Amino acid sequence: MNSASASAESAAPGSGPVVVLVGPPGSGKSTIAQLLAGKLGRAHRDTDTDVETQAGKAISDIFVDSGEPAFRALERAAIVAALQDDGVVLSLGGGAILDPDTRADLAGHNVVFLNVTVGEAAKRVGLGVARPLLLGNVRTQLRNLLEARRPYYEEVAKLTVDTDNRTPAEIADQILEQLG
Ligand SMILES: Nc1ncnc2c1ncn2[C@@H]1O[C@H](COP(=O)(O)OP(=O)(O)O)[C@@H](O)[C@H]1O
Ligand SMILES: O=C(O)C1=C[C@@H](OP(=O)(O)O)[C@@H](O)[C@H](O)C1
Ligand SMILES: [Mg+2]
Repeated sequence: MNSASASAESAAPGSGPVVVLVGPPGSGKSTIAQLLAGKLGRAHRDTDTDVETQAGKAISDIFVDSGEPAFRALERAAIVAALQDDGVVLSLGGGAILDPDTRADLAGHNVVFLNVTVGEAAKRVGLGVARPLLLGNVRTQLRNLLEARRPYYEEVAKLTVDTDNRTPAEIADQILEQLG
């Protein structure tokens, strides 16, 4: 079985993550990846966490101290490493798909796009500083991000799942059902 036909429940050696979650901030990538990993008895890996570990500081501090390009370079390195980690359930950061090399690397993986409306994502992320790109008017920033990125999420995804008005458990079950 090659990586393109690997199911969410099996992990052939060398096939990388069993599932990769993409989508805008607040779509639930980190939450649902953790839940899916539990259901599948697999490890959860999140590239934002890997970046924070590597840098020794929070993402918001990386943005303030070094700027977005420095964050994107760390993020890209974290993605290259994580895509070689067999059998994990992987959640990416919302902007990961902006990099054309990452989009190319995602080809053949079980990529799921968690879709969310602007209003619902704004409610979920709140007004905290943890997501520096959303500072200011959260709804406007989210609308702009979604408009610019939607084609990329759709390009890399094998499966799109709507998340509004649904619990993380319902979303995880749909992913398992549809990815087999
Ligand atoms: N389906 C859902 N319904 C309601 N709240 C959710 C849902 N999925 C995630 N959340 C909540 O939204 C917030 C953002 O979730 P998170 O997993 O960090 O999203 P992402 O990684 O896509 O930015 C968290 O507080 C989480 O508990
Ligand atoms: O959308 C983005 O560009 C970002 C999303 C964040 O991850 P989440 O999507 O998990 O919030 C994090 O990677 C960083 O703040 C940048
Ligand atoms: Mg996340």
